[in-house]
Amino acid sequence: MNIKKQFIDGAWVASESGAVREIINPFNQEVIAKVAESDESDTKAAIAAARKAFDDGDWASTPAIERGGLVRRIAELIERDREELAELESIDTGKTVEESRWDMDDIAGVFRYFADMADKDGGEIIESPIPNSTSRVVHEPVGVCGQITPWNYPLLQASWKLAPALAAGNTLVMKPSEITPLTSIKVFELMEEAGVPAGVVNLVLGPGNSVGAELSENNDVDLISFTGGIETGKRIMQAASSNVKNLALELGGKNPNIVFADAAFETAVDQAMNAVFFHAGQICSAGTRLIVEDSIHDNFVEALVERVKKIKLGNGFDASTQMGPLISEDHLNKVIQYVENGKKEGATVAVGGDRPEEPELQNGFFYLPTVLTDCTTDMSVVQDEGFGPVITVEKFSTEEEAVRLANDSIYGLSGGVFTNDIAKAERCVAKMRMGTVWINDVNLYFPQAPWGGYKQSGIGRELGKTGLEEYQETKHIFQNLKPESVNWF
Ligand SMILES: NC(=O)c1ccc[n+]([C@@H]2O[C@H](COP(=O)([O-])OP(=O)(O)OC[C@H]3O[C@@H](n4cnc5c(N)ncnc54)[C@H](O)[C@@H]3O)[C@@H](O)[C@H]2O)c1
Ligand SMILES: C[N+](C)(C)CC=O
Repeated sequence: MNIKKQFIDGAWVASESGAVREIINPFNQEVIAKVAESDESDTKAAIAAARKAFDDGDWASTPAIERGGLVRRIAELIERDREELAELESIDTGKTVEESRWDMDDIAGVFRYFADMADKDGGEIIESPIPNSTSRVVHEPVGVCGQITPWNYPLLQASWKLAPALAAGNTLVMKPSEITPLTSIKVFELMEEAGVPAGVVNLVLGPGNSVGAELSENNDVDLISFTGGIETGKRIMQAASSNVKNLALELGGKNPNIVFADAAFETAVDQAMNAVFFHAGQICSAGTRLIVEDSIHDNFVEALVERVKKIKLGNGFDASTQMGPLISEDHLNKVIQYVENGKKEGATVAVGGDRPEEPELQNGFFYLPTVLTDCTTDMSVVQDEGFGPVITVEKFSTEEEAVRLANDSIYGLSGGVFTNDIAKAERCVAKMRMGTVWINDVNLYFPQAPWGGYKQSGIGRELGKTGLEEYQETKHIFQNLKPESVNWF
């Protein structure tokens, strides 16, 4: 098996230590790849390459239309290799290939969106209050960007960082999750093929506590953009204070989904499932907190449980599979413990709550799709991000109570409201403290709309025009058109 390498200063290189990591298929625990394991010294080399490319290279001053053209070329190459990328993502994460194909289409769309945006910003003229002067604002690249991504949507989360950083003229060092690096490696091959200049994009492959920590602390990095868990986000925020880096954090969520009695019943049941069970619930915006009006609660739970029982678990490469495994044994154990805690606190397992019994699933990190009822806001299963295929169900009796429950969280990433009363939906949305709220839908995101969290779900917004602005500094340029001495001193 070839060992996949890091990409530093335009070359594929082994790690300085020679260390190698095995990458595991979560469906059957087979070794699917071996990759170089970077450490701090590799990371420093990658940062130095990005620094040199930014300070001494031409990338930042390349006309924006050319940078956009190159980002568009990357989109075309992703579209060309869509199937290979989708299969790599599925074998690495366990998600169904069909889900990975959607991801690849989204990802190409993200590169196209930022390619189109690259040359649309001509700055801004300010009406100067000073006579005989001009005042204008221009946007410039931030500099060297450190980018750290999680394992659940490896290439999608990478694309939200790579495309705007390049379009805005930055150089970068990316560190994907050490357990799911395969599609990131492939996309760096595509960026090389597209002709991105040496040193502009660099890839290091290794664990968070060495490689990620170096990226977050190193004083030659100007911006750190992180997607991952809240505790890691806090550590990165502290490390980034070393040189007051620009900081973008996309953290976790514990996302409420309010269902009113007047909602379209079957649609709301169907969407409650879509909210959670894609990628076995390993989605930051999964609607894992169902909040149902008490008059329909029992019927709703009954209908939900009947459908959840039918979800087909299996290999993401089988067309009949609806839900794959969790990412790792470690994560499976966390989900098991999370449900056990809920049971101890008084939650009732309406369906699931265990590992599946089928012999063909025993080598994978599978957990049954699970519905927990009799839940209340004070329970850890309602407050903590379980990041598994588990829905908790709470009841409410008034609109005010529904919103109060939904907001009772340290998180504020996303939420949903199901009702046929649009005025009621809008009243709820206005009070829900979340970065994205869906009315009669779940889990939708697209390149044109900003994405990010209120409260402890993060800082900043990816995607949309804010996604580009995160990678830009703002400069005010004032010009005196009639310079003359002031003679104050
Ligand atoms: N808000 C969003 O858009 C979004 C999207 C996807 C995932 N997430 C969140 O990501 C989490 C799941 O991903 P995960 O388990 O990979 O998260 P994680 O925080 O464990 O790891 C994320 C990345 O951070 C690195 N890392 C770990 N310790 C580090 C350190 N001390 N310094 C620097 N980097 C370090 C990891 O190696 C990995 O690359 C969930 O909480 C999920 O909600 C959020
Ligand atoms: C942001 N999203 C929904 C694509 C992935 C979250 O884990």
